[in-house]
Amino acid sequence: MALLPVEEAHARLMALFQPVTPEDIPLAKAGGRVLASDVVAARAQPPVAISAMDGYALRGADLAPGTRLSLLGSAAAGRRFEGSVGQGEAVRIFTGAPVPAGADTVLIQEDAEAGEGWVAPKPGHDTDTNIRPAGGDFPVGARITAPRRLSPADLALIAAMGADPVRVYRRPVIALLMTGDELVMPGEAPGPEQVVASNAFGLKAMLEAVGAEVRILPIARDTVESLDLGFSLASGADLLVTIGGASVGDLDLVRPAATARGLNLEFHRIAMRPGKPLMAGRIGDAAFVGLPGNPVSALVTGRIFLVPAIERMLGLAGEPPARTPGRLDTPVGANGPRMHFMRARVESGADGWRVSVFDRQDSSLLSVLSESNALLVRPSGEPAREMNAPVEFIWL
Ligand SMILES: Nc1nc2c(c(=O)[nH]1)N[C@H]1C(S)=C(S)[C@@H](COP(=O)(O)OP(=O)(O)OC[C@H]3O[C@@H](n4cnc5c(N)ncnc54)[C@H](O)[C@@H]3O)O[C@H]1N2
Ligand code: MOO
Repeated sequence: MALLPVEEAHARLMALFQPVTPEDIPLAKAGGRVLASDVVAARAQPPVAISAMDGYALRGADLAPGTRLSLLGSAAAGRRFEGSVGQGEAVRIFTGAPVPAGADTVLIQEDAEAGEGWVAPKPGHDTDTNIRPAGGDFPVGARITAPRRLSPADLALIAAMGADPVRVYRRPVIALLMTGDELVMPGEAPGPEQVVASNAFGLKAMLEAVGAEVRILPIARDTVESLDLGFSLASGADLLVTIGGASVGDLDLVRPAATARGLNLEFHRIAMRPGKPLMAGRIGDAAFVGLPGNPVSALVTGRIFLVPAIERMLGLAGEPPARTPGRLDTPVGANGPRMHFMRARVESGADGWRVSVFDRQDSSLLSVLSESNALLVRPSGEPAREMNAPVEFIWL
């Protein structure tokens, strides 16, 4: 059977996901979360016109050379001057203070000479008004639109709008089920032929970084019964991800075990290297993705498919990872029929990003992946490319 192209697999995978329910959380805990409802400003900022500088509030028309203005009092942030400023009058004012009625200009104090009860402009004073108008940052009713991943600046803006708590998408819950008779957990004493399970730890960090809550389940053994137990431990998760057992060997039992639990399979096996045995579908209320067991295959398919899937559960677009243009620093041979995501190191050069591809691309080599900061994208069937050829890569 022809392998499914990566772009089509992405589109079909995204259709398996929809946004999770929202929840209200304290603003102080909302950094990095995805806003689920628009925030509307209940007040303007600043609420009234305020001074941008320390100096003297007065009428700009009074700033003729040689004038001396009489000082009426002072205004500070949070403590307005109650009177109004008339012709020939001024009020001492500090940054953030409401501008007193009648004044239209703040003369900065570096440009003023002052004595007991008076102030005068120095020659060559600056002519800015130094006043921030009411609503100059945002008016009442200004809107921060959802969905949007909340940056530090967004949080400060929402706080300034007076909104707390905020409505965000809850964290999608992902259950990671590693499978294989050979696996032991890190920290356990492995037998001579056993392998320390690694994949879920990289995936957990990757998926948490984009906003998921990730549970690593106990390792499932290569029997349908053990896998079935693992599947039952995943109940309540929005997405169950298995790792390993996805290929065609006699002990690759993930698909039969998932089928026995009512898997509605969307696809299995895609034109991607690494990652050919990828499968996806739904089991009951949860989405299901079966990743290949080879460590690099699991992490690369996680980056290409699971990160956008989580974004989609968080109400975002879930686009395929962005591709950045660069130039090859190492020639590469012709590509085969599968889209190849080659492990690479990207550095900046005089003419943009330079992409060095690692010699060893076997999908078991975590040591190479750990030295990589990018994946060079090779379309299926692409001919050999020379040094300096324009290419596209994905940041890791
Ligand atoms: N005859 C064929 N054989 C294979 C094909 C094929 O098309 N025809 N595809 C190959 C490709 S491509 C991949 S990728 C692998 C993936 O197979 P599985 O998903 O069934 O993975 P496993 O066989 O369970 O494991 C592969 C490899 O990875 C190690 N592994 C598994 N889980 C973990 C883990 N959690 N942590 C660390 N290492 C893990 C496992 O010990 C194996 O060495 O199939 C090819 N075969
Ligand atoms: O395509 Mo497999 O994912 O090479 O290792």
